[in-house]
Amino acid sequence: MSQGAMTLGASGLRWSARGTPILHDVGLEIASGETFGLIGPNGSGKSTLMRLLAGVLKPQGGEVRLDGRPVARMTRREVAQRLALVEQQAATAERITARDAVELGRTPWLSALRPWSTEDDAIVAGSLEAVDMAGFAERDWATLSGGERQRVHIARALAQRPGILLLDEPTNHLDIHHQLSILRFVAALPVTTVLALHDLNQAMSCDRLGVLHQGRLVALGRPPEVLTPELLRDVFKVRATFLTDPGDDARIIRFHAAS
Ligand SMILES: Nc1ncnc2c1ncn2[C@@H]1O[C@H](COP(=O)(O)OP(=O)(O)OP(=O)(O)O)[C@@H](O)[C@H]1O
Repeated sequence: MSQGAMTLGASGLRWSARGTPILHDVGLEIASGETFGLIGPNGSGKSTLMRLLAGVLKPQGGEVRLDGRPVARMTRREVAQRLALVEQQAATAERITARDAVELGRTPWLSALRPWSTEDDAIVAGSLEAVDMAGFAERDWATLSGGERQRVHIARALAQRPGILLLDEPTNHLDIHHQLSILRFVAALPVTTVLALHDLNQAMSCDRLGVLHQGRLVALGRPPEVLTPELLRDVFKVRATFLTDPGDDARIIRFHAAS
């Protein structure tokens, strides 16, 4: 079982930690099937927003909606059947294999009336394949490298067959080949995807971008409209020049330290 792509909405989201405001009145409407990039400097609130969108954190103001339904009125199981989150430094119990870790992604779909089946085996195998980890299925989690663990976490989220996939810095730890193949694979999935990214050239290939700065959403739109020299200067504190790849006319940003 799985969900088709779903919409993800948020309005008036507020979050503070020990009296310090971290997110101020964040609102977003992400369309079904969209690949949405969340960018912003260190500490701007990206991971906090991802955790609020996933229902891991409860907002102190505002609400999150999946296909128009408030997450606050859904059970954990209902949310997990619709949305999967891969966190930046996701922890996993040590004494399990890579396959065991991916099998956990099937949990929201299992019940006494719907026990583990060959369909689940096929979904787990396909998810390991998608992240190029099929050859590591029997390996102990503890023996995997940082990039291999990241790919297994992504496979676990894929095995969940969500309508919405939230990936917090999914290319962290990955070599360049796996960065590009995972981004391309995720963009082609028939699901709604939100990616928190640091690489602004990778962010250029998203359908739309949202920019967080000091806990506020300061820009929202298509990548060329958002990633302007002015925004890169004011928010990211860099000077940017724009180049064109002669191979395919794609726009590339080169960054220089602001003087
Ligand atoms: N539980 C907490 N207690 C205190 N401060 C917190 C807590 N959680 C987050 N913060 C602070 O909130 C701000 C936003 O953190 P967050 O992890 O959301 O940023 P980010 O944009 O994901 O950063 P990075 O790019 O460095 O991963 C940071 O200044 C962080 O130190």
